[in-house]
Amino acid sequence: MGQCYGKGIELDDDTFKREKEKEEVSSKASKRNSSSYDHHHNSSSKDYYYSHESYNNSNWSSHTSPLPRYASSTPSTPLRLFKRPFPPPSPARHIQSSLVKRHGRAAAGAPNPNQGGAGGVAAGGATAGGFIPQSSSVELCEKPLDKHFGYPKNFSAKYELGHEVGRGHFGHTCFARIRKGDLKGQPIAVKIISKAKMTTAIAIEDVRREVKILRALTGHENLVHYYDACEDNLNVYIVMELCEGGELLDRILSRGGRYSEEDAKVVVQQILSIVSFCHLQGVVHRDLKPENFLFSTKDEHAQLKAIDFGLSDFVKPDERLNDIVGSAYYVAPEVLHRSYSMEADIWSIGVITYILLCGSRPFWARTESGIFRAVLRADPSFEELPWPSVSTQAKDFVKRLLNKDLRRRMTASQALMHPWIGTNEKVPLDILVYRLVRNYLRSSSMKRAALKALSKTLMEEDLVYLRAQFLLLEPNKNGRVTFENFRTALLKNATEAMKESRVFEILSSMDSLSFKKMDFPEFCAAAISVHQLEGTDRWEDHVRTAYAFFEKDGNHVISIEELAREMGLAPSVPAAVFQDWVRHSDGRLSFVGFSKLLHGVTSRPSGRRHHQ
Ligand SMILES: Nc1ncnc2c1ncn2[C@@H]1O[C@H](COP(=O)(O)OP(=O)(O)OP(=O)(O)O)[C@@H](O)[C@H]1O
Ligand SMILES: [Ca+2]
Repeated sequence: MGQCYGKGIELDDDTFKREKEKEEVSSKASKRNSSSYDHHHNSSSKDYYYSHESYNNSNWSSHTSPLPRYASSTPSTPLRLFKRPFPPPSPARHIQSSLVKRHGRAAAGAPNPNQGGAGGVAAGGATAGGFIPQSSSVELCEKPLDKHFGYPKNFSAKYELGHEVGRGHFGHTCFARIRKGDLKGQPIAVKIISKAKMTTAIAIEDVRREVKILRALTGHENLVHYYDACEDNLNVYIVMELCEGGELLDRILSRGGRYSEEDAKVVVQQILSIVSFCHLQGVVHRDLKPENFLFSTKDEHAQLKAIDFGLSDFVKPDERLNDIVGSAYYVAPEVLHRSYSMEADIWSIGVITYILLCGSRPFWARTESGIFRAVLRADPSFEELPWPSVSTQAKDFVKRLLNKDLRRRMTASQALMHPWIGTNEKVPLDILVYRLVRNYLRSSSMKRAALKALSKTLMEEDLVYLRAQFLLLEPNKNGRVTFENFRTALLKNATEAMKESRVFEILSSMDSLSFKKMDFPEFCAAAISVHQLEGTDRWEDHVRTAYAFFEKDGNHVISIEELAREMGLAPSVPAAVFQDWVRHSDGRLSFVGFSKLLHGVTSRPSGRRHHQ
């Protein structure tokens, strides 16, 4: 868990290190000590306890509730200048003692046959006595674990190990040199993960996945370069580029707790660049924090590199993850509600940016449950010093990342185009565009007409992003794109990771585009994000103007059955529900109905990993 100390703190190095170590323990314990048998289908023990604590202590939401129950007034987190160096308590209680506490010794010791498979805790299944960690049966039965990774075993022959350069809870990283070949003598870093600490199947799977993701994504300039993975009886060795410039956290501290806006921009742009790349590949990092970004050299302007993909995962199109992992200060609200995807990383970038700009954490409390409460219902303060002297654009940027509604949050590609960052570099392809275009192609002609009307109201600042995305699809000389353009653009960016995250599946429901061509105005209608637009204060104007366009081109008499279908409601829904949605005078869609049509009336999904 990231501990940042802002301006006003005078901590000697030792105090800082001690506090940081404590936090690392709390964060890591939540990671490889977890004991779920199947990471993808079950909740791990750490996730379970982490979340269980948060809900029980905060006492205002339940596991089964998919949506946050926001308090009527949204209190603001007081700005904290990290004067209090102690970290929140660890989320990782030992599973056995917790089980004993909740279910008695016999229950804790006995494997529960009903807990196996995909239908356990993660299915949102509260048992009468509370939640039983899915993994309990797995950890408690003594099944031998297969700790063979299939990596080469000649680590010592290839590399000469040197001093330690960093330490995490389950591994440490050492300086090393390549012994042979063209690169003989080249300094490298080796992350050494002890097999003794891999006490569960999920812990082993975590390491396997960390290597797989690093290997697949390597090549991006803001990602630590992966070279090799080896193993012996004792350890797994991840061989990678040596980053000599230290952690971003240390640089923040050495600058007195915060960055100037100009310098912060340079850092945030690099973070967004690697994260947008990961997201396009279908990889979610899940542990973005200043400790997990290193500078390649000690130089002031050195490149920033993302490290530590130990909590990362592949996410299939439309899949929601449910395990609660990460670091308390950086965790997104929807993670605490166990239904999240890439947007959770964006929230963490919002927290990092907030810290960079003001030197304080946006969500602060002395206890972990207090932090979670703040994340779920407090609005970060932008009133206290130094915020009054921070530019409006910077504040707008942070607010658009720290939006509690994940659908209103910017994507990494969008954030790179936000005027505060104003990147001149090539904009990355945004997977959100694919999702929205696919949804558009699946929707009814009435919904499409509504989206077309709305897209006519877009302003230049919205169009800049859409134009950039359209250009990435390389339209033909008549300015149109087909299915093939979408496919080729994805292929151009494909890495091995896309196989695992099945990114190409998103194309399968776009095949109606094989027979038609889409011009830029239609692309805008398809790729417009209603929810994001709704998050702006100009939404009312947009929707009113759009309704006027819709009246001219798309409004027609609609039956209740048709309306129910349009809104995705069951035919059994009482007609009274639709009363205001249809204009009594002529049976056409009313303004209210039009807004509902744009917005959709279906609620967000809940519970475990599942498809939307
Ligand atoms: N490529 C590298 N070059 C230099 N130092 C590194 C490198 N990779 C990791 N380190 C150092 O080792 C520390 C631990 O690495 P990493 O975060 O990957 O391990 P971890 O066990 O997963 O840690 P954590 O408990 O923080 O999640 C880093 O914070 C950093 O200081
Ligand atoms: Ca780390």
